[in-house]
Formats: sequence, structure tokens, C-alpha cells
Amino acid sequence: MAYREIAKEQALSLVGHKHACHVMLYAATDAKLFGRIPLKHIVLMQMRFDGLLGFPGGLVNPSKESLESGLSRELREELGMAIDVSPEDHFSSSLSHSGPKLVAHFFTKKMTEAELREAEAAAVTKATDHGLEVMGMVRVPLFSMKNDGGFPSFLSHSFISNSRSQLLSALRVLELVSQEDVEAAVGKADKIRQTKAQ
Ligand SMILES: O=c1[nH]cnc2c1ncn2[C@@H]1O[C@H](COP(=O)(O)OP(=O)(O)O)[C@@H](O)[C@H]1O
Repeated sequence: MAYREIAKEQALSLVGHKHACHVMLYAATDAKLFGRIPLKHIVLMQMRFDGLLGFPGGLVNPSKESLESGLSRELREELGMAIDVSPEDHFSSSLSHSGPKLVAHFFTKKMTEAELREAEAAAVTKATDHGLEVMGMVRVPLFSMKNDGGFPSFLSHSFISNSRSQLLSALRVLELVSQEDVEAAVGKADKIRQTKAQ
């Protein structure tokens, strides 16, 4: 499905569209992979029931609730704890221009590493959706290794809707990964995908 960016207010004035809200939770970390590769940031996505990667969130009805409170409700179901999302956390809104009439609202929320770990734990022990709509939270490997391991390999997997573009633009804009490294990883991921398709 193809999307184009639209202002949030304009999106909310559309008639007959569904509104999906998803969030990228992230935190800074001092952890080092194998004791030597600094991870710098933790970014959360999830493995969905359909085997696709995506962000936590879901459909919200703006005539009954704000985007942010609807998203917080979805997060309680998927992460098993209250995570307040505010209008300042809004990152982008994208309108589908093929397929069903849908606006994908995307938020990014910075947490501390301890808060993010608590959410990961609650997602397994407390969330009603665990093992049903959500198969598990996953951390995105943001480093690139020899043989295209890490970020390029992660990007070669299958993603729901426009969640892969949401991830890439958030990483660039929030400067969690340099523009150069994002482009290199996307190029390698494309090659991995082509090889798999053969
Ligand atoms: O991470 C995401 N980013 C953007 N759109 C998504 C993401 N995950 C699901 N969607 C889309 O949002 C809509 C709602 O899906 P989702 O499964 O999250 O919500 P639901 O549990 O309320 O049905 C669907 O059209 C789906 O394709």
C-alpha cells in the first residue's frame, strides 16, 4: 500500500477514513554487544500474529477518543502497562492512496532504559495480547556487521503496512542512525531480498 505524508489536523478532518496509531518506543543505552560494539540506542518493534514486524498500537476512533488516549489504550493491551503518549510525541501522519481508506499516525517516545526494560517484561507477563495478537517485542539491531548481519538483515524481513518507512524516517530524523548508515543498510537489505527471491 502506498502512503503520502499529511498534516495531522488535515488527516483528522477526513471523512470515512480509519485511523491507526503506532509508536516507536526507544531509549539510550551504554550496553555493548560482545563487550565491544556500543549499541547506543534500544528501539522496540514487535512480531505480530501474522508473522510481520510492526510497531505496538492499533486502530483508534477519533470521534470517541483522542489519538493519544486511543494509542495508550492499545499499548496497555499489547505491553501490559500504562504508557502515556502525548501530542508532542507525534512524528508523522500518512494517508494511504491505494487500498482501504486509512491514515497511519506515528508517534515516537523516548524512555529511560529501565522504563523500556519494564515495558518489555510487562509485555510478556501482563499483556492480554501476548501470544495472541502479539508474539513478542523485538529490539531492532541498529548495527551492521560482516556478511550483512544486524540492521541490513533485519530490514530484509517482512513488515506490516508502512512500518518499515516509519522506522527508517524516525531513525534518520531522531539521529539514532546516521543517514549514511541507513542508506547503506537499505541497499544491502534490497540485495538480500533479491537473493532470497531467486
Ligand atoms: O506498525 C505499524 N505501522 C503502520 N501501520 C500499521 C502498523 N501495524 C499495523 N498497521 C496497520 O494499522 C491498521 C490496524 O492494525 P493493527 O493490527 O495494529 O490494529 P488492530 O489491532 O486495532 O486491528 C491495519 O491497517 C494495519 O495494516
